[in-house]
Amino acid sequence: MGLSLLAHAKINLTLDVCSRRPDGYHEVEMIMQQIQLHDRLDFWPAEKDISLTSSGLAIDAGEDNLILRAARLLQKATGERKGAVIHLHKEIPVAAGLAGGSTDAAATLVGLNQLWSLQLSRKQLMDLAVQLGADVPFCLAGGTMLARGIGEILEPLSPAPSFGVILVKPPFGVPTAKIYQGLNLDRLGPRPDTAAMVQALAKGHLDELAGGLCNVLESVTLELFPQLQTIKEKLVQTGCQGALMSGSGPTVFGLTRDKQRAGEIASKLGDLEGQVIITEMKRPE
Ligand SMILES: C[C@@](CO)(OP(=O)(O)O)[C@H](O)COP(=O)(O)OP(=O)(O)OC[C@H]1O[C@@H](n2ccc(N)nc2=O)[C@H](O)[C@@H]1O
Ligand SMILES: Nc1ncnc2c1ncn2[C@@H]1O[C@H](COP(=O)(O)OP(=O)(O)O)[C@@H](O)[C@H]1O
Repeated sequence: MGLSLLAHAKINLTLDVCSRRPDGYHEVEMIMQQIQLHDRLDFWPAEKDISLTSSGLAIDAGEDNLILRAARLLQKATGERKGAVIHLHKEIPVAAGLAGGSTDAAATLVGLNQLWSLQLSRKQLMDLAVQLGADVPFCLAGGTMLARGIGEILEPLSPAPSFGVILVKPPFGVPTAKIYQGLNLDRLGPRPDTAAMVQALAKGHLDELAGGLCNVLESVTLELFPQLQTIKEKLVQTGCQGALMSGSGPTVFGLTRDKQRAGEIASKLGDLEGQVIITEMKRPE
């Protein structure tokens, strides 16, 4: 018997960078929110080999794919010798700031833990997750979280109401490492008021949440790609309560009271360079 899992994308409602670590990573403080947009992963048992195929958006399904890296890591950590046939249906734009690869890696850890009856605990899966990438622990945990450390220290926050989200993904990707490297820690520009945003979430106030959106990585990515500023402005002019770049970019999102309103606004956006996706914040199951 096989199994199917949905792997959800994320947006960053705030992103603050506190310091640069000797290993090149950065200490961050960010509010992360899962959204409904998702990939789907199907798993079937196999004798020994692990194979990956894909459909939907184009993706390199070679050994560097985070799904195969997650599978190999799980094998190495447990000594498991069984194989698996894995199929990825890709809907989340790639290299977009939406954690598409990270969420696939997290779903692979969960899926193979089940398929291979490994019975690894949440904590054991979390320890493997951070070895695959800074965003993978959040993708494993899901929901609405305050993330610290390099992103692996997670604190659950009040779940956001199912506000509408319009994503605009320009027709290029952004390498996360390059954006962090470009950051001047002495001149970060506006910093998020994380505590105020935690309060806004607790109250479920869209206006307060939209007013507090802030991502210090915008200072790097928007400088490289000024068209992102134009997209942000267009989203607000057409009726979004607020707009921000997600993660290291280049996707920009706008917030609305619900998904229906997001659809109405999206139809007024007119000519925008990029793919427009209408979705909403994911509510807890
Ligand atoms: C910026 C964020 C915000 O959620 O998301 P994305 O834009 O990638 O979606 C994350 O911090 C990205 O997490 P993730 O994409 O998993 O990072 P990794 O693969 O572990 O790291 C890629 C590179 O980014 C840099 N990096 C990443 C995380 C971090 N806290 N500090 C860093 O300096 C490092 O140079 C690292 O080599
Ligand atoms: N399963 C996967 N889905 C998407 N990207 C992947 C995957 N595996 C590896 N990658 C690679 O990971 C990098 C980051 O992609 P992604 O996770 O989509 O973006 P981001 O880190 O900006 O959220 C890309 O260079 C992509 O080629």
